[in-house]
Amino acid sequence: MSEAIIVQDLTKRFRLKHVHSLKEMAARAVRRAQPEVDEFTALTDVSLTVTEGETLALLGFNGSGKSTLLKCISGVLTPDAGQIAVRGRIAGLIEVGAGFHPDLTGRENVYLNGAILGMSREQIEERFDEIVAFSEIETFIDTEVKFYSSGMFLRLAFSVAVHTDPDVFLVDEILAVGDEPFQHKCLERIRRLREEGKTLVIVSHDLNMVADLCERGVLLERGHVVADGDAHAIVERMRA
Ligand SMILES: Nc1ncnc2c1ncn2[C@@H]1O[C@H](COP(=O)(O)OP(=O)(O)OP(=O)(O)O)[C@@H](O)[C@H]1O
Repeated sequence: MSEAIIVQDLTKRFRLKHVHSLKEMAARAVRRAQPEVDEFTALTDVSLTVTEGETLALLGFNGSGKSTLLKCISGVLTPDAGQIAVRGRIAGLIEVGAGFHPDLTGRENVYLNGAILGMSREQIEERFDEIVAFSEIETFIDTEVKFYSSGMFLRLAFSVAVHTDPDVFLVDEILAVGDEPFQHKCLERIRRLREEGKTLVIVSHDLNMVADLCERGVLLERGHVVADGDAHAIVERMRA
């Protein structure tokens, strides 16, 4: 089996700004003080190889760096150090609907988002009905998405992403947002992608769900990989 994702010595830092009152700002200006900016290291020397067809759960408590790692893999964030290589077509449900334009209709956004995710116009046309049917928002497909509920938005975004026929599918906590019937439908779709041999990386706090869905788990603690192995074992460790 060849590698689908290689992450090598990845470090990601964020600049934390500090907001001051007007009085403090004036005093700082008089003192010609430099603006106060702290750096926060969200990921430190993270290395990880995911083989083709593997299902991986990124686990860890709040703020451990899971989403940051997923965003680096998807290319939404640029690392400060280290390397990332991804083989194949990647589809991410990370900042869901980030590629959606609020003033465009659902239909227009399917075309826009499909194109952003690498589909040709013909491919989108061919799959359009299926995308809309999966999302179950047929009645509102010609309504501007700014009038969609958050669940409707999510349904359409998920539907476009899974119909792009990805090789690597990155999912961040999306399943917590939709209603139960839609969650079941998404899980079914994700299981199908797994059976088709796609590579999946999933971030979720639903430990039962990820242990059921993923074979492997990687545990992050304060931006460090502290465990890597069988998903059930990692989940047990988190619960201990
Ligand atoms: N754009 C940003 N600017 C500053 N700090 C950030 C930024 N994005 C993330 N962080 C910080 O990086 C750390 C890791 O965040 P991240 O969202 O990756 O954690 P997570 O493991 O996904 O958490 P959760 O389970 O709460 O979703 C957090 O302390 C967060 O505050």
